[in-house]
Amino acid sequence: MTTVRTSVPVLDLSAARTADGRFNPDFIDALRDAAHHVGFFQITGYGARDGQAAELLDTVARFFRLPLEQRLELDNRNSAQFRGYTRLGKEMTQGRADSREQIDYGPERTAVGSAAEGRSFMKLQGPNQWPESFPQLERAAMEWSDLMSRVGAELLSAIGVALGLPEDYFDEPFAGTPAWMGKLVHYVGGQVPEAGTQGVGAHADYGFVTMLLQDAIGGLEVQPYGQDEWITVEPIEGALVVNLGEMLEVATNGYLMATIHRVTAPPPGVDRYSVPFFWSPRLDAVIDEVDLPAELAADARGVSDDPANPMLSSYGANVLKGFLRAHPETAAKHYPELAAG
Ligand SMILES: O=C(O)CCC(=O)C(=O)O
Ligand SMILES: [Fe+2]
Repeated sequence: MTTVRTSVPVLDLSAARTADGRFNPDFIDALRDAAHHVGFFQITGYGARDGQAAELLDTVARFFRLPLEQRLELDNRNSAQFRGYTRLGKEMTQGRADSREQIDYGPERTAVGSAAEGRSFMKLQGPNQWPESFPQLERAAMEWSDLMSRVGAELLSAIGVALGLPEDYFDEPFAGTPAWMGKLVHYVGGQVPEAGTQGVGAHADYGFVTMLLQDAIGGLEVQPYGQDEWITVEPIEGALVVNLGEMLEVATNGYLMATIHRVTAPPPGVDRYSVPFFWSPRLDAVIDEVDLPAELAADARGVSDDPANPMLSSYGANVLKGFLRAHPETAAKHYPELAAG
């Protein structure tokens, strides 16, 4: 018998370790409960500098008020890495337009010229597109990604311990060139008729751990595994919403699930800003199944077998599959061999 969960737990990351540097068992138990039963939690105490979260959201809002021609200088259709600006209503989820515009960004690296057969995902490595006339955006976003990379690594260490594994168990797939992804997102109400009330459609995230900063508007809802009821993720100023991605579902055979979530668009005339960060391993990482302790393995629920969304243990293949579906125009231009169908 499972109990219906009606709220998303809040954890204080500054209490994750005791004075001797080890993880606090109470924190680990609370984390395991939230991660297994809800797949979502919020964290406070994650080490942001005073005012950092509010400044980032403000900088993002200012960027989206620049004239469209300036935003379009960063058009993601010019990027084989799907980096840069996506116009309002041009991203698709569940085959439907989302009511949002956004910037996608990642680690600043040199593009690989060509990729070996079956490894097209290596082309996701490359440069970002940032507005030269508004340098605050790059500065704030990259400072945020430094912080989020540290928080992501700490959360994944704690998740490892909660699974009965050594603290450094998940380090290897991230070593060298972790392919984290950041987004700067602006939701609008009433401007994308074909989206209806879809801010972003129901989906799971591709990587290991997602950390999301949201403003005070709200609209994010999650559906824990096995329950019909959706839960609202109440905005808490400065807190991060954390959820687990498909790589953890694959690694734990569904003891942890990539929990489904969606955003309802704000009402007409209302803007919502959010900054999701996906802590993700190297593009060439292949995630093996973990040897779970027997009492956890007994509660593993298997990996979702949605034929429309096969979950791949190769991180690069999994994330490329998602980008191709979400950005059909960019896909057709840069990955014509994969985009059909
Ligand atoms: O903006 C949000 O609240 C959630 C965004 C999200 O789920 C995503 O971009 O993957
Ligand atoms: Fe998401």
